[in-house]
Amino acid sequence: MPAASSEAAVVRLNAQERHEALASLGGWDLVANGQAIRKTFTFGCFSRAWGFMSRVALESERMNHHPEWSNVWNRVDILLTTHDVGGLSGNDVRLARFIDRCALDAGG
Ligand SMILES: C[C@H](O)[C@H](O)[C@H]1CNC2=NC(N)=NC(=O)C2=N1
Repeated sequence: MPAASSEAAVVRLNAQERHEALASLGGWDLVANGQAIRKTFTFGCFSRAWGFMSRVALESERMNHHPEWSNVWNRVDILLTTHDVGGLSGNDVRLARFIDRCALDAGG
């Protein structure tokens, strides 16, 4: 009897699911022909931006789902997509929600 996989299959969201996901998130833009979402965060200083990125990085490792991001001083630009399915998945939505909570905590 094969061991039950604890990893739920990652599936690509369809157009309706993408629309509903975007509506449930705040301030994220659908980009790359609907295959990614992106948002820019601005903080009071570099150290707040770095602290935010550290929290997100740890959660990304825990989820095994990683952002494409860049940081310039107090600004962090984040793009989320699921490379394994070539589009958006529930992992992107879950990570976006976590990111928004961290930004709120950090005053971003
Ligand atoms: C091998 C490793 O589990 C996979 O490459 C994971 C890592 N992190 C990931 N991050 C993102 N954004 N998309 C993925 O498909 C993905 N896959």
